[in-house]
Amino acid sequence: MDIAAVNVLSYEDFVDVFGNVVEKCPLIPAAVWSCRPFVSVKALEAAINEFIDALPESGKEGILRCHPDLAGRDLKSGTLTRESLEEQAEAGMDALSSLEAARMARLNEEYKKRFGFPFVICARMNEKAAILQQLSERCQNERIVERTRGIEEVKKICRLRIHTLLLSDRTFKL
Ligand SMILES: NC(=O)N[C@H]1NC(=O)NC1=O
Repeated sequence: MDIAAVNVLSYEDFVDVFGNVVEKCPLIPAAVWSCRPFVSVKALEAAINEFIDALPESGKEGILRCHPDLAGRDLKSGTLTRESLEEQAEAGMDALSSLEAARMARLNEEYKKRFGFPFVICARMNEKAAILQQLSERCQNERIVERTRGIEEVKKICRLRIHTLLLSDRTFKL
């Protein structure tokens, strides 16, 4: 699917296709649909990023809170979204040793306790060891630094999801 095809989607189809480019936040593509026509895929990404940037800090934290923990409860219970499952598997989050899993769980809890939102990182751009290291380091940051950093990661995840969708067969069926 190219940008010309994206531009002619009804809002129902647009939300159907792009509804989870920001994890569990279909409101974002639903809002951004009204910015059509997009001159390019980059322009679609920019519209999403601008919408996110315009949110109050509570809204940005809300976006972070819609993200499942890495190697967390949803992975164990099989309730991750398709996108998140693929990303977590790609980073090896479904194949942690018991030691790594215990460390990840402890650090995830420490992070959430300190900031009130979960640790978010673009799993497809990081390997297991880098994720654990960043989680440990980022626990030491100030809250405002982490809110900004988490949102930067959300935008990276979003960009990769859009690119995956536009290359996949799924979107051709519409
Ligand atoms: N917590 C967190 O970073 N979650 C995610 N990261 C990612 O790439 N996919 C996710 O679901």
